[in-house]
Amino acid sequence: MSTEGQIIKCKAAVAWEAGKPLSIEDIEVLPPRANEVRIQIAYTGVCHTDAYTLSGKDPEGAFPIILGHEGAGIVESVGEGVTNVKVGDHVVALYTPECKECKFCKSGKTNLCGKIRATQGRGLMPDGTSRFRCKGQDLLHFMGCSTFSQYTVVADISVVAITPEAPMDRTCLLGCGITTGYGAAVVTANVEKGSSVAIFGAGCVGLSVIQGAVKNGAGRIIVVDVNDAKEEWAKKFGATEFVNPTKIGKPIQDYLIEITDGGLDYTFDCTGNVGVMRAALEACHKGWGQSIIIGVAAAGQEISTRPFQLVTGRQWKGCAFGGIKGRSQLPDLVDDYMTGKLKVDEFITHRKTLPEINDAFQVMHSGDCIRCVIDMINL
Ligand SMILES: NC(=O)C1=CN([C@@H]2O[C@H](COP(=O)(O)OP(=O)(O)OC[C@H]3O[C@@H](n4cnc5c(N)ncnc54)[C@H](OP(=O)(O)O)[C@@H]3O)[C@@H](O)[C@H]2O)C=CC1
Ligand SMILES: N[C@@H](CCC(=O)N[C@@H](CSC=O)C(=O)NCC(=O)O)C(=O)O
Ligand SMILES: [Zn+2]
Ligand SMILES: [Zn+2]
Repeated sequence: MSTEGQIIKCKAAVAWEAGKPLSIEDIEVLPPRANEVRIQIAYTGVCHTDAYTLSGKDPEGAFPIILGHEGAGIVESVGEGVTNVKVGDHVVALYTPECKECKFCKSGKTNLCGKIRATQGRGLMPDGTSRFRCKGQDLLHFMGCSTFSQYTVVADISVVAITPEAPMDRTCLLGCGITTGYGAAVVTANVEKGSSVAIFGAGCVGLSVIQGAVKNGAGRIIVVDVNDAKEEWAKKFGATEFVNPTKIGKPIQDYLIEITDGGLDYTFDCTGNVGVMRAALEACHKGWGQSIIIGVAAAGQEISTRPFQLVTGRQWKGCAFGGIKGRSQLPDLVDDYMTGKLKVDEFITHRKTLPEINDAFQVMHSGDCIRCVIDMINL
């Protein structure tokens, strides 16, 4: 029986306030309005950015909210004017939308899209309202996705259809972590063949940077992580060297400059630690080294270095979603996964069901979790 046009009652993990566990609630999901899409979420990953916002450290974090932004599912219904997806399509939600008509989308210089960023940042749909209700109150949306609900509503520019052949319990991870790291190496830095790369932090994002660096033919790929257990992970993805910065007896940037005859061509911060960001910039080669910030730092944190570092030719950059344009480029990444050119399965270390979602947040901090995938349908 079709649920089109009706309010759907389903389960969702609700964050009622910062720093508290998520609560599994019965919620109501309103039908999609014009240029909106309602999706039955099948699987979602849990990203460190979900934990960051839940912790209360996100300046844009507001509550109560339905978190989650790494999800795949099936289109249940569409609002008036939606042409890019249809009922039954298998889709991935996009926290970086792509309208293809704003000045950002048309610039050819960025994957950021300006069309709905203001309302998205306030946890609302583009018309300034919410599609979620629970216990008589509205719940906020998160990053334009809210994938910790069995049903969600997103803007049509925040969703992309992918091949139905692809398993959604894997492709959900292309909604954030894997695409972010891979894109940072392949699109944002566009690492050149033979170049030297250092990656700080070997979680899902850092391992994905390795994967992008390998794809582009980098020479040395040095991974820096405080957790020795990450050496095996880094090597499995193609790192050529591993360094634990707590075991070298000197600042990591000095060590890296020594072992690379003056510094790296490219460095990537995948930790969100502003001290690490500084080290990553200062580990770059004079004259041309580029450092790409991917990690998300807490409210109030600032980066610093001697301006001389930039005067002498190092460049500090950053990217969201790796610089990847979701609607234009994500289907190709899914195809690369399907043809064995992009690793995805290898990132999944844990699986949980929606009622177990707080355990997923626990394991994420355990040091042995790369990604935990949540089954949103089979409870
Ligand atoms: N810009 C964007 O679009 C996106 C940004 N992010 C952000 O990227 C960051 C990484 O995400 P993710 O890979 O999931 O995170 P993880 O926590 O899985 O990975 C981070 C790794 O860095 C290690 N680490 C911590 N401190 C240091 C240090 N001082 N030096 C070297 N390594 C260190 C951690 O070790 P240990 O295990 O011991 O903690 C861990 O292995 C997060 O800040 C996340 O919010 C994520 C997705 C998209
Ligand atoms: N809301 C935070 C910033 C959080 C942030 O940087 N988010 C990234 C994606 S992280 C994904 O896991 C992002 O897309 N940034 C670009 C954007 O437009 O939000 C804050 O206010 O500091
Ligand atoms: Zn994320
Ligand atoms: Zn746009």
